[in-house]
Amino acid sequence: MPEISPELLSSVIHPRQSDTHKGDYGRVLLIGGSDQYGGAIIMAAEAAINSGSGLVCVATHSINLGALHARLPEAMFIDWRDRNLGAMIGQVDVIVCGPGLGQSDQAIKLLQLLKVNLTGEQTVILDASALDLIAKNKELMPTRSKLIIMTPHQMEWQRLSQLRIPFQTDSANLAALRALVPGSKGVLVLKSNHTKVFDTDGNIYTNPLGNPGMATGGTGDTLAGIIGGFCAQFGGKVNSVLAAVYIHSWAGDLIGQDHYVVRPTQISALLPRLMKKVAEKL
Ligand SMILES: NC(=O)C1=CN([C@@H]2O[C@H](COP(=O)(O)OP(=O)(O)OC[C@H]3O[C@@H](n4cnc5c(N)ncnc54)[C@H](OP(=O)(O)O)[C@@H]3O)[C@@H](O)[C@H]2O)[C@@H](O)CC1
Ligand SMILES: Nc1ncnc2c1ncn2[C@@H]1O[C@H](COP(=O)(O)OP(=O)(O)O)[C@@H](O)[C@H]1O
Ligand SMILES: [Mg+2]
Repeated sequence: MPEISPELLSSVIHPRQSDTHKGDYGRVLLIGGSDQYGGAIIMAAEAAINSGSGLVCVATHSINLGALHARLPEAMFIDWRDRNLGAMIGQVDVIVCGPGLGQSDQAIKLLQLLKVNLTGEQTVILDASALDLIAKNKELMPTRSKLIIMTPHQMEWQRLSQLRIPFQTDSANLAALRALVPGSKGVLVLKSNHTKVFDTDGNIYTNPLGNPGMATGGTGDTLAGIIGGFCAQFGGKVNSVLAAVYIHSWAGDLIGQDHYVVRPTQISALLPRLMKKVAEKL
């Protein structure tokens, strides 16, 4: 089974051309952040910005507006009850849905809104509460998208796939992934201390990096944001996902060399420098 490699990362991240503007690096909409879990969507948005998305907008509970803009003036905001959200979903390149979304009636409405407004040309990343809601009602799974990426931890995957953690074998995971996204191209990022990535073509990759300092709330939210940023900028494809998984753990390992705990926001802070090193082959 292939390991994700530094060569793969170099094949995805390349130097930026002078004759470009923010529109060339993709628009990401992040949906999540209830009144209880605003930090999750703010961390995901920070990761999307620091991993290079040209434009980032956050659809969240209005209570999170002040914190979002204090932390990330680069991010745009839309109240997740705003009637213009449906139109906005249709206009972006990548949607990250789930970090801190919670499981309220409003969260269910947002998944329904997402499903009906997708164009078929977009990449959708489903994480956390979005996956838990789909586990309870499979009708909420988006069906019109270029690529559907799911990023569960093992318990979220147990709820979604009905595979208990000891029975999450490669073949069972592939079958469950294909069953969840019939007719669509899908990627499963099954997160653990040894994260594996599966795609509906039957490929399986392992992530050789990562450390237990990364076992901090928000590390997965940050990964969802990086996947969003990479898909927006480098294209909605499996290699963009693999590169995001790799750089997230590489950053975590660099921080972990001299920090007992790896804060997710430190991972985000390191990304622009690591991407520069890779792009310039430094
Ligand atoms: N700052 C914020 O706003 C943050 C908000 N967040 C938001 O909180 C919401 C709930 O998400 P969640 O992940 O915290 O809870 P849940 O889905 O119940 O999972 C925990 C259960 O699963 C089990 N478990 C087994 N294997 C596991 C594994 N490999 N990795 C992890 N867990 C594993 C685990 O087992 P135990 O710890 O009991 O041994 C436990 O029983 C969601 O919207 C999320 O985005 C977070 O992002 C954090 C930062
Ligand atoms: N012991 C560990 N070794 C390596 N990576 C870890 C370890 N514990 C957690 N991680 C990584 O941290 C992230 C945790 O994701 P998740 O549970 O969704 O966090 P959260 O929802 O709190 O943001 C995953 O990317 C996982 O691979
Ligand atoms: Mg999570």
